[in-house]
Amino acid sequence: MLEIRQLSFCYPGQSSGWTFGFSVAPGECLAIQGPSGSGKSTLLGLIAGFLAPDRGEILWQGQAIHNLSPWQRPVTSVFQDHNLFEHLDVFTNIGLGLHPGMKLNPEQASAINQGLTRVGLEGFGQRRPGELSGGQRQRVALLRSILRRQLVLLLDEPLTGLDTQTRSTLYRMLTEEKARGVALVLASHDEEDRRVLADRHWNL
Ligand SMILES: Nc1ncnc2c1ncn2[C@@H]1O[C@H](COP(=O)(O)OP(=O)(O)OP(=O)(O)O)[C@@H](O)[C@H]1O
Repeated sequence: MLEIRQLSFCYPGQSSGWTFGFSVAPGECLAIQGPSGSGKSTLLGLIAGFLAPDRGEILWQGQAIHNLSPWQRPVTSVFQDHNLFEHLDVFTNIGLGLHPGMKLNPEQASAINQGLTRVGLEGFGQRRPGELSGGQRQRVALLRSILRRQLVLLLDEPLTGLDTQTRSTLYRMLTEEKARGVALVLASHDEEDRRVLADRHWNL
């Protein structure tokens, strides 16, 4: 269970902030709802560890994780900027998510190639992110997060702008992650994303 307990945060210099509190079970998808600017990305940044809370706790299976570095948390995320290394090719961008020294075993290498095929990017492994469209970059970032096989997956507007067929494939892949016991936290303005993926909603 992912538990967010009385988690408070205020950006430096701002007069007001947020206090968040909810839980997400393994295999469940919680959709975070709220208008633009209400703090959805901020909340995901706190869970990922890119922002430090002023107070409160984040627990996974009863263990506090809010004091851990982002890479020590059982969490992976897809943010709107996709966060790809521009100087590295697609295969390496994904591979580094699986092993920081790119020491991939044959199963991992073949999972990357099969994943690329599945999301419609067969043959794109040697391309750099700068040679991809926005939707292709998005698919690389999503695939990297899915293949990391973490226990908590944070998704910030993950499928915005993708075509219907690609969205269906990614809905299937994300549903498989839920079946594997991954806890998903989804911030999306897209009603279809929430209808297909979310089990519960939490309003900001
Ligand atoms: N680094 C920052 N410093 C100060 N204020 C910030 C910073 N980043 C975001 N904010 C402010 O915090 C508020 C919440 O932003 P956030 O990006 O979390 O909202 P959101 O709900 O994800 O919005 P959207 O749906 O448009 O993506 C906004 O008012 C934003 O201007």
